[in-house]
Amino acid sequence: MAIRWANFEYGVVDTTWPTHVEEQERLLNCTHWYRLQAHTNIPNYWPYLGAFRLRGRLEDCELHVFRRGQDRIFVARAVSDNVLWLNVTLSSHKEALKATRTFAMSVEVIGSIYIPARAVRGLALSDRSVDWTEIGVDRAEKMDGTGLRSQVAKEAIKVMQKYLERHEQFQRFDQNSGPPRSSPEGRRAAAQTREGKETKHRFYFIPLKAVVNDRLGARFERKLAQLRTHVTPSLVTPSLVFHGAPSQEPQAVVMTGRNELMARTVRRADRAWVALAAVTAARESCEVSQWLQEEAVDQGYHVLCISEQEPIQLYVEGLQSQMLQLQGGKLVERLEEKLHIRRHLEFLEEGQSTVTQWPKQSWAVFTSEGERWRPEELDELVEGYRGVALLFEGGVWRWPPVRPGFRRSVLPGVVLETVATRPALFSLDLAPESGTADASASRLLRHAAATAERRLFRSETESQVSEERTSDQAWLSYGSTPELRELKDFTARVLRIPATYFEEKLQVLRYQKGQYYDAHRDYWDPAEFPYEDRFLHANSQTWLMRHATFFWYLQRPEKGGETWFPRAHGGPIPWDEWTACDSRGVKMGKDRVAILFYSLYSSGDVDDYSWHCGCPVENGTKWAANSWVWNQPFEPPFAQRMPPHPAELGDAEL
Ligand SMILES: O=C(O)CCC(=O)C(=O)O
Ligand SMILES: [Fe+2]
Repeated sequence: MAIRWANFEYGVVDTTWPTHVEEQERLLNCTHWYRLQAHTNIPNYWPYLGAFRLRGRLEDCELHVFRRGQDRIFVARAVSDNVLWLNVTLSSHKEALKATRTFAMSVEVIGSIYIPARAVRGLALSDRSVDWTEIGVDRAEKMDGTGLRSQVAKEAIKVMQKYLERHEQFQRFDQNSGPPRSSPEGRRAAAQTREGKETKHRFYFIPLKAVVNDRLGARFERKLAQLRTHVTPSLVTPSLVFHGAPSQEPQAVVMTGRNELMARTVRRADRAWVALAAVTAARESCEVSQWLQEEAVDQGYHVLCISEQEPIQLYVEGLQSQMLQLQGGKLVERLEEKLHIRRHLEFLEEGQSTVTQWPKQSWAVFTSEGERWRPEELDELVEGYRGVALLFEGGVWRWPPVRPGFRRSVLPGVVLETVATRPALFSLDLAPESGTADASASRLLRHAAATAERRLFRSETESQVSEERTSDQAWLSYGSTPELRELKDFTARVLRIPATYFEEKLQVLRYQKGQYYDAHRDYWDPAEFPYEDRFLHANSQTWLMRHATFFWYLQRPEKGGETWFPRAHGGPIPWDEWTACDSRGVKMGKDRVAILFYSLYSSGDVDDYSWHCGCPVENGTKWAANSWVWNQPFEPPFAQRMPPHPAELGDAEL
């Protein structure tokens, strides 16, 4: 959907509600009369601008801004058929988003961005080298409509480049004076500063996607990519924001849509600053299809669509057929009620009727970009989010397998391809044409094999040499070399699980002719090991288990040595045929450099379909390595137990 920027004027008339009755009536009788109400009772307000596209036509209504007490009510006239500029002065980002939502009930907001205008002004004032008024209105007016758009574009690009080059400066500025502490951003920023972590910016700017020529286009693509590493990527869309100029009027405003570039004139600058935002065609609703499951192959996995159209949609178990609308009340409570999220996992002891119960860490919601939200933060964060979110009852990210053959690009040049949905089994595809991912993976893997070779010893299972597993192995601490650190970081990024969840060592395996590893699972089945301590995290006192295995093939043998998943696609356990490596299920390790499979479902329960075996090597030597990832971090912050349910509290008191 391309946005049409029609001619428009921009301006905010800072007036009061008209006193003439006729005037009021005229406004109220406008065929489309939209109202945005915002509260600005926090003195340290945080001004935002928003851009909206309207669904209907706004006719005959003037642009008005008026005030009543502490509230500011904005009535805006569409400046074209379908574009409306709205200048909103609000107390916080959250307020701005809330207001947008209210507004969105009557108009279709196809995208909006919020620029902390105070920061923009600060930048402009503190950074003289950026000439904010580089494009003067005279030139712009002359150029506009006279076929000289590319000239304007070039000018705009110059300004943008300078602006983006000073992105770092912008960040520093933001960190010093940042959002008000009273705002969610402010609190978060303050907390992060306390932890000594980099501030994550919730606001963002969108660089010009140059369309003048390919060279400049590519340059802006790079800037865009850079920008995405600084802010939550979903917030950056390849459109444009521009152009701010303090206390200068009139000014030129240059905008691009996806493939067009235009110059416009701003007639009246608002107050001391102006920052304008352009919107691109935005998602009209969520793109859920790549997150849904075709069959109920996972447990404790749910998909949320948070869109402008209330209410939030919940796809229970990630199934299209189980879509519910969440209406009213606190989202946390609505989710817990609809999903009956368990606070314990239960297992039957082998050969007994005794059930063991394990307290579970809290569930969590993740944005489709992998940002983790705890239930306590949910209601607040949802306000500022549009798009798909995933709820994992076990509190850890798990790539939904969708269907066999499904390919998902998880990092540039890195694709996870679904091999089976039961168990969730993927192969890693590094695009050779991307060069870097492929080359660096081979370099890292060669390093791992060479380092391991000097430290090999006979593999053990449960700390004992056994005939179940006849390979040699070495444990390599990820911290011991830069390459291993890099390998761990890469794996963490692919899995979207923090590096603190990784077993601290990489296990490198060498299988020579005849060596194998019987079919097994990478988790410890509580039914087999019914002693408690090892399944409880020492700090969080909740269920601790291996969550995923990322298995690297460092060197393939000439024959044999595949990894066999006998139960893939739902088959039975191959009792007493632990190394059969026959046509049941699937065999991996023949081509790709790595595989990923999950030992736990999204609920935290163990997945008994994840049985696998290192097939006997028939010829040559096989080198491989396990990156094991747990369901909880080994370093703080540790996972949390959910706040007790009122019913549980009741029981405890009895
Ligand atoms: O060698 C293989 O292919 C599988 C090894 C394995 O499953 C393990 O080390 O846990
Ligand atoms: Fe294994």
